Amino acid sequence: MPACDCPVETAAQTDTEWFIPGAGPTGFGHLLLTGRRQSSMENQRMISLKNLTKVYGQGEESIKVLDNLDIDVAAGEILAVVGPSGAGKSTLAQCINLLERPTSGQIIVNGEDLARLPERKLRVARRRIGTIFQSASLLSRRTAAENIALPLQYLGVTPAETKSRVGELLEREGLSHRATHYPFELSGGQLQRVGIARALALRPAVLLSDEATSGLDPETTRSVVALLRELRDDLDLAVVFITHEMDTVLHVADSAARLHAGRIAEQGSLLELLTDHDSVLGRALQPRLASAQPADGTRAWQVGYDSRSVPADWLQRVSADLGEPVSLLAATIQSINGASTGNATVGLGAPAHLAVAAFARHGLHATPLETGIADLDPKPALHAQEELQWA
Ligand SMILES: Nc1ncnc2c1ncn2[C@@H]1O[C@H](COP(=O)(O)OP(=O)(O)OP(=O)(O)O)[C@@H](O)[C@H]1O
Repeated sequence: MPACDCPVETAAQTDTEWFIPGAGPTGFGHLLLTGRRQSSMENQRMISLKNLTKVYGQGEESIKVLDNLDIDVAAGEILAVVGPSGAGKSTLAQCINLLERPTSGQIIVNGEDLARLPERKLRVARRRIGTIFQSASLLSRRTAAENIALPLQYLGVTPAETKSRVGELLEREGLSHRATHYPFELSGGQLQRVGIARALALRPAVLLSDEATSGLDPETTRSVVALLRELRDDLDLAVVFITHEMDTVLHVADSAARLHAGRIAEQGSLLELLTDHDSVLGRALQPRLASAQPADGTRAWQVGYDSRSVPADWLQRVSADLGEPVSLLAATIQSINGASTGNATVGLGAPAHLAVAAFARHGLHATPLETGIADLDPKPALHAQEELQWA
């Protein structure tokens, strides 16, 4: 691979591997999105939302917040839901666990249509759904262990069984040494881990995470993300991960959906989104690169590549085609199920129309990064973030 001589880990067949020179804001420099993605997508549908609509208020005052959503999440899959503020992300989470009743549509969790269940059965079904929030929402006068025990105590589980389950969860989350500490004595990451342990106390099949990593520092975000992925694999959880942090989506999710004004604007696996040049979400998911400056007399281009259609030595080929050097200014590469995809910033001096033609001959999608020639591409990649207007 010509982009960089830094080491790239070898991934298993089904692994997703990211190599990112120049770590992003959350500090992930090199990341391995581990496998089972192919197989998990084939897994049992754990959450199935059909024509989900939620309207708040009535008459002229009414506001349609979710508009006919269809979403599926398999067991062992983490679906990230992203979108601007007010898009309806939290309402979606509240509808999935029936804290909010949908106006119409179905919420099928583990084969049961929650919206149709009588109250008593709904209470039982809700136990299969754990929820974690931005602030872990722990009770301040209870210790970590007592907070985790709460759902078990509400259910009337015996003290011996509660103690055993809480001990198991504390150990799994590496919190045994903090069992008797109160929330004010815990770090942000530890608080979030206690929140996750409490959400798992009743052995749910589904985990809803509403901005659970927002506000955490990069190191803590990384550990919470690693924990969620571990839980997904060990417990075969279906996870809906609501966030506005694109960096985190890249590291935690198997698939992503973009919500806009209550509708799904696009959704797909990370591979599909990252290799779709027309995908707003795919472009926003590309790691932000700290690019070197192009040399005098040359201009910078952003190039998207995909090994299924682009030769590995594309850089040399484009250079030979143009009869001039093409310098590499920044690059990422990710290998997903044996296919390498990524993007690079390169510098070259050829006129724009010749460069576009040369890139296209080698199967590359290229966009000039300078102003004044944007007419070559109606959607320059640099604008993806603004286009999404993340909160
Ligand atoms: N209980 C409610 N009654 C009336 N309107 C509501 C209610 N809850 C939310 N809304 C409205 O629904 C819309 C979507 O809100 P929601 O909190 O789901 O968005 P969000 O995408 O999670 O936003 P953010 O990222 O800012 O948290 C907003 O316009 C909000 O004002």
